[in-house]
Amino acid sequence: MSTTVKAAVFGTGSWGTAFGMVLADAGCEVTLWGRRAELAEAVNSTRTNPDYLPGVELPVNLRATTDAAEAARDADFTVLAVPSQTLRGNLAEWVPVLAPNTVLVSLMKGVELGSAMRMSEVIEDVAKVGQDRVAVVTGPNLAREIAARMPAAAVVACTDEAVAQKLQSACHTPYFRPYTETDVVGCELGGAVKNVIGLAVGIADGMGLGDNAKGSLITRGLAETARLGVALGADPLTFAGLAGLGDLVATCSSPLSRNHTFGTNLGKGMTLQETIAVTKQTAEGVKSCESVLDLARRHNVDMPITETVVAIVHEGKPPVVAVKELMSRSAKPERR
Ligand SMILES: NC(=O)c1ccc[n+]([C@@H]2O[C@H](COP(=O)([O-])OP(=O)(O)OC[C@H]3O[C@@H](n4cnc5c(N)ncnc54)[C@H](O)[C@@H]3O)[C@@H](O)[C@H]2O)c1
Ligand SMILES: O=P(O)(O)OC[C@H](O)CO
Repeated sequence: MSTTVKAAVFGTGSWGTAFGMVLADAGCEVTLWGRRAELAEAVNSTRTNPDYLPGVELPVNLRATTDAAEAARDADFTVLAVPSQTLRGNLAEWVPVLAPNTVLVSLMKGVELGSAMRMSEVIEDVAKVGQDRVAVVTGPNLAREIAARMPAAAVVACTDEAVAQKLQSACHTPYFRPYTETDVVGCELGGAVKNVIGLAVGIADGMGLGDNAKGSLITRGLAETARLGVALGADPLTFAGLAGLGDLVATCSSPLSRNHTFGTNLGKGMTLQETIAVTKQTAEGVKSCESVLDLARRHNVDMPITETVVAIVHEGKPPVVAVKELMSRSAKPERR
């Protein structure tokens, strides 16, 4: 009987492809599902993903298909790597073909608009599975760096630690070091809110506000993330880890981050429409800033930076005015 771990990855964008490569490098047999036949064909014939990771050679034990049933067949892990706002619709189509005991793995860093649900909650809702069948991979993982096999650590989170350990060993390579975690709520919020703070830092960078502003936004951004997390039952220490501080620092300091770049363009004076037009990939914070704020309001949590990002991105507030307002909030102790 074969002991090779099988993984299906739904989504052939930058992170789906790069994480598929990680799984394949760790010894799994990987099938990527993508919507477009020409991209699946290119992956199989050239061993590259020319649209999302040009120049990166993909392992031979990774192949692509447009057939969801073929990708899902016998998969120990079914990895979901589509935009957060399309997950519900996409997964509903895939549920009938999922392998019976497969573990569903979320790579997404977002919160659903309307329901304010985290991605693992959407998965449980749509696939009708328990928490022990849903895992999350998160942390400072810029896809292009991982695809270049540059060293990175990550968190694999599941309420069932044994499941997290199985996934940990399925994706552990010399360049990708996953740690296990059982605080799924904290890990998911860390990933979703860092995109919003990444937008804020990008806006400040675009405006030329300097490194003190950046340090202040990162730290106060983490404080409001932890506040929301605690209100939702997360362990505050999770936000000091890879899923919190680690990812926030990578996102807020890298030109590879789509959220940071999106914010920088806005801060330089581009309009929202101009910024959207030059953004080729998913910048989750643009939509999730609204759902994160919605979640915060449902739990009476104050998130002034998130509120400011929503005002700039969706309500047309000029960044200069927003900065003045943020700086003139009433004085308070740091830890309250
Ligand atoms: N890129 C990264 O560095 C990175 C790292 C960690 C986590 N993430 C998270 O992973 C998730 C996916 O991001 P990505 O970077 O792969 O995005 P991407 O924009 O590179 O790719 C998105 C993929 O989803 C597909 N897609 C888009 N709309 C779809 C729809 N309606 N139905 C089905 N498929 C659709 C696209 O064709 C593409 O294959 C996001 O939540 C992101 O925050 C990304
Ligand atoms: O490019 P971004 O802004 O979506 O960030 C990518 C990853 O989430 C960084 O860990």
